[in-house]
Parts: sequence; structure tokens; C-alpha cells
Amino acid sequence: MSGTSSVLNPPADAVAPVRHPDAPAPGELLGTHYEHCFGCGGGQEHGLHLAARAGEGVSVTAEFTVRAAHQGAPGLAHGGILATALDETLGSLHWVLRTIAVTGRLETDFLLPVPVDTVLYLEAEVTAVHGRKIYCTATGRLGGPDGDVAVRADALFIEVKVDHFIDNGRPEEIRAAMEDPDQVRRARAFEVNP
Ligand SMILES: CCCCC/C=C\C/C=C\C/C=C\C/C=C\CCCC(=O)SCCNC(=O)CCNC(=O)[C@H](O)C(C)(C)COP(=O)(O)OP(=O)(O)OC[C@H]1O[C@@H](n2cnc3c(N)ncnc32)[C@H](O)[C@@H]1OP(=O)(O)O
Repeated sequence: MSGTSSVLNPPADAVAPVRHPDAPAPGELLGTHYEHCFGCGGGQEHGLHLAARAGEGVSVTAEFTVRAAHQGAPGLAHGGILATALDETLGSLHWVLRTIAVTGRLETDFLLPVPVDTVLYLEAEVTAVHGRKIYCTATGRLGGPDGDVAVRADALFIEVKVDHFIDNGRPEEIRAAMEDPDQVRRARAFEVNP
């Protein structure tokens, strides 16, 4: 069973997404956007350590290996962790658009159970853009990039300025991030007009 709510259908005057001319080349490893991100950061012991690469067009691919720390039922990945992997992959699209955006809505279908030690092969693409609204979709497959779809998602991301994080984040982490030249460089890499 699959159905998507109407707010995830782009309006008639939405436009096709445009790959930013300075986007990383297809196949290039994107790296983390924040060291302590649960999805992609190296600084989270039980995080997903998801490694994403730029794809063709406005797309990315990623791999996530399910670990024992990610269980819900015995030996199986927790659904929320799988939704996180989809959300993180979708979030990585913004390296290719060079836009900072946050998840507004994420709708997920869980089609197959995903065992511990499985590699989930993820792919995400932007389908349309309407003002600040970025419509996108993602799949997670088992056995290889062309394997059976185990999870999928449709999502709406909303473009924000870097001030979204500076104004809302806990001051101690924001201070540390702003004092880290690598972090400032990474945040700017998302912005077309930093
Ligand atoms: C130097 C220091 C650096 C520090 C920063 C470091 C790194 C930063 C770099 C990158 C990080 C980027 C992202 C993180 C990456 C990956 C993680 C995975 C992604 C996530 O995990 S990210 C976390 C979860 N995420 C949130 O934490 C969002 C909480 N939320 C809000 O902060 C607001 O809610 C917001 C901003 C979304 C909107 O607020 P807003 O006031 O700006 O805009 P507004 O409400 O007007 O919406 C504008 C148009 O979007 C439509 N719209 C909005 N929400 C909708 C919904 N849910 N469903 C349907 N339509 C929706 C409206 O209907 C309107 O549509 P229309 O224009 O047609 O009227």
C-alpha cells in the first residue's frame, strides 16, 4: 500500500530542479555537513555514519550499514532509524542544489524488513521546486543499488537561511560551530550567495 498526501504533490507552476554549476561532480563523496549529526557525522558513536555521493542531475546516492545499535525488533532495523536514513539522504541533496533546507514533511513506506548488518543502498532526487519548497523522493534497496526496495519516502524540504540554525540551535553548539572554520566553510558550501 502506498499513498502520498496532496501537500507532497508539486503545484502546476513548480519548476524542474537545477543542478548548481559548482555542485560536486557525480560520484564525489559529499562528507558530513556537521561532525555531530546523527545521520552523517563521525562524532556520534551509534550514529548512522551515512556516506553520500553526488549523483547525476539533482540526485545523490548513499550507503548505510545497519548495526546492532539500530535495532527495533530482534535483529531488525528500527523503522525510525530507516526514516532517519531516508531523511539524511534527502538532506544531502542540498549539496547538489547548493541550498540550505530543512525537512518540513517526510512520508515513509516500509516495504521489507531490514536485518542488522545489511547495507541499505539509498538514492534520492529532487523532483520539483516551488519558491522555497523543494519536493523530493528517496528509496532504500537491499542487496545492491538495483535490489528490492525496502523503504521509500516522499518529502517536502523548505529552504532556510543559515540564521535558522544560529537563531534556534543551543548556544554552546552554535558557538563551537561558528568557531570551527571547517564548519563555517561547510555551511557556506550550501549557500548560493553566502
Ligand atoms: C556557522 C554555523 C553553522 C551552523 C549550521 C551548520 C550546518 C548547516 C548546514 C546544513 C544543515 C542542513 C540541514 C540538515 C541536514 C540534514 C538533516 C536531515 C534533514 C533534517 O532532519 S532537518 C531537521 C528537521 N526539520 C526541522 O527541524 C524543521 C522545523 N520546522 C521549521 O523550522 C519551520 O516550520 C520551517 C522552516 C520548515 C518553515 O517555516 P517558515 O516560517 O520558514 O515558513 P512557512 O511556514 O511560511 O512555510 C513555507 C512554505 O512551506 C510550506 N510548509 C512548511 N512546512 C510544511 C509542512 N510540514 N507540510 C506542508 N507544507 C509545509 C508552507 O505551507 C509554505 O508554503 P507556501 O509558500 O505555499 O505558503
